[in-house]
Amino acid sequence: MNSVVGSSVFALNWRNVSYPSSGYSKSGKKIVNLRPACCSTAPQNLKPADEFSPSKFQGSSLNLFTEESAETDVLIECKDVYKSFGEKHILRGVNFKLKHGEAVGIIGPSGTGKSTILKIIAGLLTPDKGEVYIRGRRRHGLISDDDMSGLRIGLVFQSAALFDSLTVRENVGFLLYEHSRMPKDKIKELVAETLAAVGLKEVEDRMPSELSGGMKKRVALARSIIYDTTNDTIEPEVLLYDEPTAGLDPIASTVVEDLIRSVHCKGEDALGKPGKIASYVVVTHQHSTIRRAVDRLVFLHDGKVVWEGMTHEFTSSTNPIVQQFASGNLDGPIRY
Ligand SMILES: Nc1ncnc2c1ncn2[C@@H]1O[C@H](COP(=O)(O)OP(=O)(O)OP(=O)(O)O)[C@@H](O)[C@H]1O
Repeated sequence: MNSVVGSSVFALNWRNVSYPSSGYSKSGKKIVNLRPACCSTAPQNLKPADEFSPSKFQGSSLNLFTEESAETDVLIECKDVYKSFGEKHILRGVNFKLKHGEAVGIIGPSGTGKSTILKIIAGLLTPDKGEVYIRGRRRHGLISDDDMSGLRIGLVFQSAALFDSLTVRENVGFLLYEHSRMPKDKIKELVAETLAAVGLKEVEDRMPSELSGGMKKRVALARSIIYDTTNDTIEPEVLLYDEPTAGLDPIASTVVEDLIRSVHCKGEDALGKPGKIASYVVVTHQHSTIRRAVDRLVFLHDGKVVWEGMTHEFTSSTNPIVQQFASGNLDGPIRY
């Protein structure tokens, strides 16, 4: 996956993407976040799965997100989305929905546009054609402060994208220092608490260069889940993870996969508190991440969604594209 984001672009967009300036509509009306009773607390300390099997959280997902689910459960919808870069036609009519409470993986061959669709959802890229709806409201152009619909969307970059010249504390608390009225000592406390929630202690004064790759990813996760606790309108809602386990060893991957689960509303963080992320999308290549961190999969190939299913259906799918991808076979419809 390409990580096209530099620090300055990241800072600008991350502010807008992760921390909408309000939870209010243009007219100033307060938008009440949907809180269906699906966010039950799930058991922690998942054991590594040996095969693609439904996660312990999945039962509730299956029951809740059937076709009969109310349309009000839909947080994000991509409708016939097209995107080209010059002569390269990457997305050619992508359709899918993300519902409240869902943990969805976007998978597919390299270069098929997984990162691109994530950036379009986050508002960092505009589609050439087609629409993206956020809670039923069409997103026009790039995301901006007055284009918010009460849904906070955070993007966790593949590279972690920490500011090299800032300490871990300054990185994690960046937006609160810059854009909230919280007192500095309160932010310091909250940063320590949020780092502890992702299993990091006493690293606040370190520079990013002093951290391992896995620790950087955890710091990036902490930065995306921290929020102004004095303002109850900007709770985190949806997190988009771009290859969160790329480049990590298998054990470090497991740690990050479990963290992704733990900050979800169906999980518990390292401090035993329920997570705050209503739904999330993970773009990944890694089988361990597919089976451990998500419940449902969306398979992109040749610019379109060619298969959708629950994680446990992945290896038994009769779709030849999915079969080839799952087995890593050189023979099949996917050509390199
Ligand atoms: N800003 C851009 N300008 C030009 N081409 C781009 C840009 N962003 C992405 N691309 C191209 O679009 C294609 C899809 O890229 P994208 O990163 O979305 O794929 P991906 O499915 O995430 O790939 P991978 O699995 O290898 O990470 C690639 O060929 C890439 O080079």
